[in-house]
Amino acid sequence: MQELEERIQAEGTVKAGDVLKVDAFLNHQCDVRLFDHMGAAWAEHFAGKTITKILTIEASGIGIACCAARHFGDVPVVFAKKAQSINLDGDQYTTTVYSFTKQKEFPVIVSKKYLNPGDHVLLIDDFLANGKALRGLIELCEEAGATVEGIGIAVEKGFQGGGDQLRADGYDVDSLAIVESMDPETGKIEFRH
Ligand SMILES: O=P(O)(O)OC[C@H]1O[C@H](OP(=O)(O)OP(=O)(O)O)[C@H](O)[C@@H]1O
Ligand SMILES: O=c1[nH]c(=O)c2nc[nH]c2[nH]1
Repeated sequence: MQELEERIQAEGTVKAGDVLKVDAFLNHQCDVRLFDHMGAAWAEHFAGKTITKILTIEASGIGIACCAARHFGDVPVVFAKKAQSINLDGDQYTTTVYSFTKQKEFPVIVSKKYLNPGDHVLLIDDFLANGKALRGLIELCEEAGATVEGIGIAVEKGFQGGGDQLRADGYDVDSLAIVESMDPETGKIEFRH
């Protein structure tokens, strides 16, 4: 998606440790017009599929998933929580995921009320790196007996391999920008096309 690539080139910075910082528009300050355009792009890509629910993971996926839902007939958006809470009751699907930016394991929890065997799920997230977050969400869908229809990602770091492993496993992964390489010394960012 050209608009997203241009924003990454203009406003993104490359940090050591394979970190791309795009918090000016994607995952701290949020550009909702861009999010709306991203939702439209995923709706075009997944047009032939029946989607009954969007599933994401807190925190950064939530805003993007909500904007995307407007392009999928206002389907419900469920976000997996990364901490137990007195606000979480009843039976839950749970697993654990290693967080790339926080560098520790988190529980990943969805109430059984909000993920069902009949659901046809689109997974949405801001970043795809090693694929840990998505593998966790897929596991929750498998536990629930829900069908994963596809995966919509804003920024995939292709060189980390998580996306290609998911594609090899048969998942339809639509990443709107795939970073092929990035250099913290020069700041150069190259995209896969
Ligand atoms: O493919 P992976 O290696 O799993 O990396 C991608 C995940 O990393 C980030 O989550 P993180 O927990 O770092 O932070 P967040 O709270 O900003 O969503 C991002 O939002 C994805 O969920
Ligand atoms: O802001 C972010 N930059 C990244 O490079 C990254 N990788 C996973 N999650 C990420 N979030």
